[in-house]
Amino acid sequence: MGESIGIVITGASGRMGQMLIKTVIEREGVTLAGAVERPGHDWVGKDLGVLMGGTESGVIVSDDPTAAFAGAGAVIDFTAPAATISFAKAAASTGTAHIIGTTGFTEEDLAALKEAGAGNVTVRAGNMSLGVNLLVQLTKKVAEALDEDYDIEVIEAHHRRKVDAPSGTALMLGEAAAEGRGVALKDVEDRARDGITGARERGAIGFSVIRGGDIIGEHDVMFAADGERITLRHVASDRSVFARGAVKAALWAQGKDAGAYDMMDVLGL
Ligand SMILES: NC(=O)C1=CN([C@@H]2O[C@H](COP(=O)(O)OP(=O)(O)OC[C@H]3O[C@@H](n4cnc5c(N)ncnc54)[C@H](OP(=O)(O)O)[C@@H]3O)[C@@H](O)[C@H]2O)C=CC1
Ligand SMILES: O=C(O)C1=N[C@H](C(=O)O)C[C@H](O)C1
Repeated sequence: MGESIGIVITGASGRMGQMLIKTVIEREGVTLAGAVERPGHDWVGKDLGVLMGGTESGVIVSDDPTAAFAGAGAVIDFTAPAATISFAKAAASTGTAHIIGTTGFTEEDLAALKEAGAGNVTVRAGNMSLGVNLLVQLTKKVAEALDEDYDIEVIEAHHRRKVDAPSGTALMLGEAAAEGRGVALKDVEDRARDGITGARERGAIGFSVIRGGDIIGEHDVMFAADGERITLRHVASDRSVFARGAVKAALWAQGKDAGAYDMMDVLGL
């Protein structure tokens, strides 16, 4: 049997943090090597097993990322942009692969993230599920096949607590549609419509955002023409799909050359 890979989870108390901890504990070939929360957080200094309603696990939640990452094979990070940039620096200093699910980065954040993670193995994706990454490829293919008679609209729905919009997934889908069309998303995106907007611009890629209740994540890409409409859809009904993808990425990252990778690399799509 091969060696088990130690994994550290940041944002351990979060929706994804807790799902990732469960996934790592249940999955063969990986071991929960640590958990991180911010200084002053209620969970710091306590046993993770007890915090999650079980028995003692021996994993104590830390507020020191560098100490927690040292010796681990990977850190899986679904937190917030500023936190992820600082975790990138810590992970690069300990040579721990950094698996990033965080969304909501600005262009400036992405430049800072690249600098912070230089020399390390990083895998970043706005959505780590197999289904969404397939949808991204399908979106690119359909956009390639259709001309601008087909208006492209990306529609996403998430729970009421999500803080960034459009979702990271919606932006991946928009990028794929733009790539299929041979244009840059920033030149054609239409993110907010309100008031007398004027008629839709030919070639625009529109985004619509729904926030409500406990919706885990739903994404549609609509290609709407006169007389017909095609809709590609993904519905996540359980956060475990994201967590399983992240653990797959952590395993894939072991022994890879330093570089910035994404889930297409991991899944071979
Ligand atoms: N790529 C993918 O497949 C997916 C990505 N996501 C993304 O993952 C991120 C987290 O989502 P979710 O779990 O729902 O969010 P939550 O708000 O439930 O969890 C975020 C966690 O990160 C912690 N955190 C935030 N800022 C810091 C900081 N500066 N230092 C240390 N910890 C920090 C929070 O701690 P505190 O409570 O103290 O703020 C919290 O524990 C979002 O960006 C979301 O879009 C979500 C699902 C799938
Ligand atoms: O915040 C979430 O919950 C999710 N965020 C990711 C995104 O922004 O696309 C992925 C998933 O849809 C859930």
